[in-house]
Amino acid sequence: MKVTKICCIGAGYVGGPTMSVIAQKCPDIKVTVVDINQTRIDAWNDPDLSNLPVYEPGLDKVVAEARGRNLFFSTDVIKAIEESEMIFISVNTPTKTYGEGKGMAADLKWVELCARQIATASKEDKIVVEKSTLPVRTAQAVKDILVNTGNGLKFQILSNPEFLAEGTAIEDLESPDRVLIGGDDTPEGKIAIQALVDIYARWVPKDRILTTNVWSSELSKLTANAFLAQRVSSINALSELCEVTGADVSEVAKAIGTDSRIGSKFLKASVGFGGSCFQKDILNMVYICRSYQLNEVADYWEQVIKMNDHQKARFAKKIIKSLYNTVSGKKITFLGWAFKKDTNDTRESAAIYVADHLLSEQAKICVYDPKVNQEKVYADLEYLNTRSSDENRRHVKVMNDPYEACKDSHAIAILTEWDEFKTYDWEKIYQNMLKPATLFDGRNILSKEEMTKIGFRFYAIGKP
Ligand SMILES: NC(=O)C1=CN([C@@H]2O[C@H](COP(=O)(O)OP(=O)(O)OC[C@H]3O[C@@H](n4cnc5c(N)ncnc54)[C@H](O)[C@@H]3O)[C@@H](O)[C@H]2O)C=CC1
Ligand SMILES: O=C(O)[C@H]1O[C@H](OP(=O)(O)OP(=O)(O)OC[C@H]2O[C@@H](n3ccc(=O)[nH]c3=O)[C@H](O)[C@@H]2O)[C@H](O)[C@@H](O)[C@@H]1O
Repeated sequence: MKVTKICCIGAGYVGGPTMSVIAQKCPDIKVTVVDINQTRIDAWNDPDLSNLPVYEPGLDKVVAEARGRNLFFSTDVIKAIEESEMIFISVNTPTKTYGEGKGMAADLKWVELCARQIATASKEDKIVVEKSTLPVRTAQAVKDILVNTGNGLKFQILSNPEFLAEGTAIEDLESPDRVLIGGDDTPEGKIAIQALVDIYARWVPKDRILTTNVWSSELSKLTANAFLAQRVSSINALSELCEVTGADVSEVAKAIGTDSRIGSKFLKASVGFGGSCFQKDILNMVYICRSYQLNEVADYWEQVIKMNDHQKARFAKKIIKSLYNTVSGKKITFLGWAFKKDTNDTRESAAIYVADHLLSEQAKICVYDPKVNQEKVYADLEYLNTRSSDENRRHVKVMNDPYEACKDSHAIAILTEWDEFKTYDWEKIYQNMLKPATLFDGRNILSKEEMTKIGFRFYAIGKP
């Protein structure tokens, strides 16, 4: 079966870049990305590519090549479903904030809505592809809705989780370690799997396209994120031990990472992992384990999250302790607000939690991030609901110039590892700060030797 028209519901951090790359690689396939958020769609259609709603290195070039040719962004969900043979669901699946499973389970209301929209709008058989990260066995629910509310049509459900990391999305999509496709082991299921394999095979080597049953595919996505996050929590746990023993966490990471069985990636100690997925997916896995009464398994994975919360709190406490046990009224500058470099995404960023902790101690915070705007910073703090919006706005300032942001501050904290921070004139920054001037490097990107030579009091994660 050759697919010529596909659509994707959800034009976010996954739907946008993923479909842009598919459209770029398959000029003969019409790709329509739809979303209910008009502002987001307008931004995807903005002639000025610096206004795309997602910042990803290289994304502008891909969009420039395919948009208007075979890549379209629209809010007409029904029309896109109607005319496509294959429909990707790439909507948000955040942690539930209400009811049963609050704070743990994935909220599937947007996925369910998609399934209902597909059922209503379809006039022919369709292949439905789960691109969103979903709890294992969600495909069953999607199928149930489609079969029971559809017009007697046949739907094949595939699971095709996305493994891209933000900041490197285009690289990851162009050259993935693997593409995973789960489907039914029936003749119709095999045809659907093959149709999707054929799309990826245009640019991904065949041996990197793995096919499995639907449940293995759904569970592998949660597992991959759990393993990655576990490595970060493991090295962060060791960073605290390094600080009290005189060991250096970067040296330890290198020493263990050169063992090919351990590997060198994802061993960077930090102020804590953030992002929209690690925490949400592990919590979801913990919830699933508990629902099967696998309490020991649930506890084991939950510890990854507890360690991460501890690491963020530990960093905030270190700042307070070093500033003579009080930050009340003191200006502390945050360099970086995004959850990692090369993205404008701030979801679950460690910076939000460190700021919240310091604000509760009456600090004044000044933020500079190359890609995050003022309203996003305020929205992130408001979402926590710790204090009024007015109070957040009074005590937090967001600046567009890093040197201005650092001026007259008692301390600087690096929360994101943006490359530009490494090339700043640190001598100049030091001169304009209150003394003693303290620098808290939450990403281990600066040299202690150089910074202390300038005059800074310097603290890094997991360093003696
Ligand atoms: N952000 C990431 O790096 C990765 C995310 N994922 C998963 O991909 C999924 C999507 O994540 P993001 O793209 O980050 O989320 P996002 O929040 O950036 O985008 C989701 C979009 O779906 C739209 N939407 C929701 N319901 C809709 C409906 N019924 N019809 C039309 N549009 C609708 C929203 O308006 C939003 O723009 C999640 O399940 C996530 O876990 C997977 C791999 C990587
Ligand atoms: O499902 C998802 O959403 C995605 O989640 C992660 O991608 P992402 O969250 O975009 O970014 P990562 O590079 O994994 O970083 C996550 C967090 O861990 C932190 N981290 C990462 C690596 C490390 O060594 N140390 C460390 O503190 C980062 O700074 C960041 O805050 C996974 O890497 C992707 O494979 C997956 O598709």
